[in-house]
Amino acid sequence: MSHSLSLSAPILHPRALLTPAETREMDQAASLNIEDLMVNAGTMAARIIRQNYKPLKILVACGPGNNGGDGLVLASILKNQGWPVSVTLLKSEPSSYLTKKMLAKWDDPIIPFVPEEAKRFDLVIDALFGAGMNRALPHIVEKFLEAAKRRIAIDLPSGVEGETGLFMGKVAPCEMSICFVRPRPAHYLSPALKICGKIKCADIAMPTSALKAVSPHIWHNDPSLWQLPTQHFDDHKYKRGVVSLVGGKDMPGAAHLSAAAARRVGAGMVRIVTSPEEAPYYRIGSAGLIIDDDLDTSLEDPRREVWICGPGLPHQKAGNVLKKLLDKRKSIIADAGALSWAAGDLSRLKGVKVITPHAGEFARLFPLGDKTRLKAAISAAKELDSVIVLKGEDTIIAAPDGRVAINSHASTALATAGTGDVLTGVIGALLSGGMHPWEASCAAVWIHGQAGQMAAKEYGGWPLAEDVVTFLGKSRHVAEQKMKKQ
Ligand SMILES: NC(=O)C1=CN([C@@H]2O[C@H](COP(=O)(O)OP(=O)(O)OC[C@H]3O[C@@H](n4cnc5c(N)ncnc54)[C@H](OP(=O)(O)O)[C@@H]3O)[C@@H](O)[C@H]2O)[C@H](O)CC1
Ligand SMILES: [K+]
Repeated sequence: MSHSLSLSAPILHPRALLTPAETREMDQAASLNIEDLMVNAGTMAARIIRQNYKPLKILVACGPGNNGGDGLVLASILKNQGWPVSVTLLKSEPSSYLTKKMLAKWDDPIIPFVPEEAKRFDLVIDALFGAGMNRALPHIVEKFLEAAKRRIAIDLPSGVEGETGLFMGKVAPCEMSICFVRPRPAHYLSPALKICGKIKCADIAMPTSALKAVSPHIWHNDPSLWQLPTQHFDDHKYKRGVVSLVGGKDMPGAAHLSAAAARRVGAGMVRIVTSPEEAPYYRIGSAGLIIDDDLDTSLEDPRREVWICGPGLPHQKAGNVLKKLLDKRKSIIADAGALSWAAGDLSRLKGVKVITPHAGEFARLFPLGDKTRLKAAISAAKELDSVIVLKGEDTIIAAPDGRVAINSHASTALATAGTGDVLTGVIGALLSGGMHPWEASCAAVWIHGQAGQMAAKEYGGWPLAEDVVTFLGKSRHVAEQKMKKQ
């Protein structure tokens, strides 16, 4: 088992995401350089705007804190370069001393902070609130930003809570969010991910000592987070990994999809266990798939460590199977029927390695209460002591040790029945290849997303779950190429 990422990584991983609290810790550690950092932030934001836009009439809306200071620096730079730039202030007297200092350098008239003014400009830069936003968005800010024709955010669109991606008021969509050092979880979490626009993250020369002061626990899912097993000259089917599934009577398609996915993504052997009555029907499947007709005998084989339990199984049957698998201490991925069986009694899942609920299944297992999806997934992983793959447009992969990856590498084309079974099969294959459950789950979600994108391209945006399966090998290859480039 390999861990390529640890909570105590000595430097900030390129895919780490920083919460507002972690940003504050980092800023405190860099307090001697904070003015330079603000100048760098404003300079980099101005550079990104120049790279992406032709001169246009810009209004920079500055808040009372350092987010506003970044805005004032970028306004001065663009103005010095001949761009038609104006500044408006939410509060005439900023609360941050640095922002006051940057304001003192701005000698053009200040535009009144009213929606009518926002309307007059081609583009409004939202430098109102960033990491320091701590309560609901004032009504006047909502009205002002809503009135703008186009918007760019510095750090985050004002009103977006940086850790959870929730809205603290009516938030207007931006076409770009320019952030510094590392993005925030909110940039990739629903609902914020839909309104952040293009995410541009700038290096602001944060001192190494400050980078070392934070220990992030959230990452943007990407091949730099995990290490896929490579092919070796002495590989054989058992070394590559064996995946076993239990297939039921009414929905054999689900087990077939999981099995096909596990085979296509590289498992050495995949076997579906069913009953003597059903086995003949299952055998009319792919030639390379092995069908067994007795669970108890199959469980005795020590080479069959990884088991998928749930796809296509009614909940009572899934429960009976799960009990046996847990008894034999198998490495289990529980999905679908197995999750329904445990609804209301989480102890039934104790001992599984990975669960893959969608939002509805998750809510039946772990009542959300006032927790956000992110926090709920983190605490669920700790409570169950298993990896939680909370599926959605922003799939969250949480480990019991507190590590979390957020996946945005997916496609709306995956929103069809059967793609969940495909994902479960991919996790099974990677787990059987020797990966750590969290890394296997992160890699599987990414490879599944990549295959979804490739299948969508091939089939005009409307692929079937079966089409996603056919792209899994190529998609794994894309991940391997990306891993090599790191
Ligand atoms: N490391 C980095 O990435 C750097 C980022 N920089 C920029 O700094 C901001 C964070 O600056 P900070 O001053 O901590 O916070 P904000 O500018 O977001 O806002 C704080 C002020 O806003 C008031 N506030 C907060 N919420 C509201 C609200 N809903 N309504 C009204 N006022 C609000 C808050 O007031 P208090 O009453 O709570 O004190 C503050 O006055 C980061 O986002 C980056 O843009 C640095 O420039 C460089 C390093
Ligand atoms: K902002």
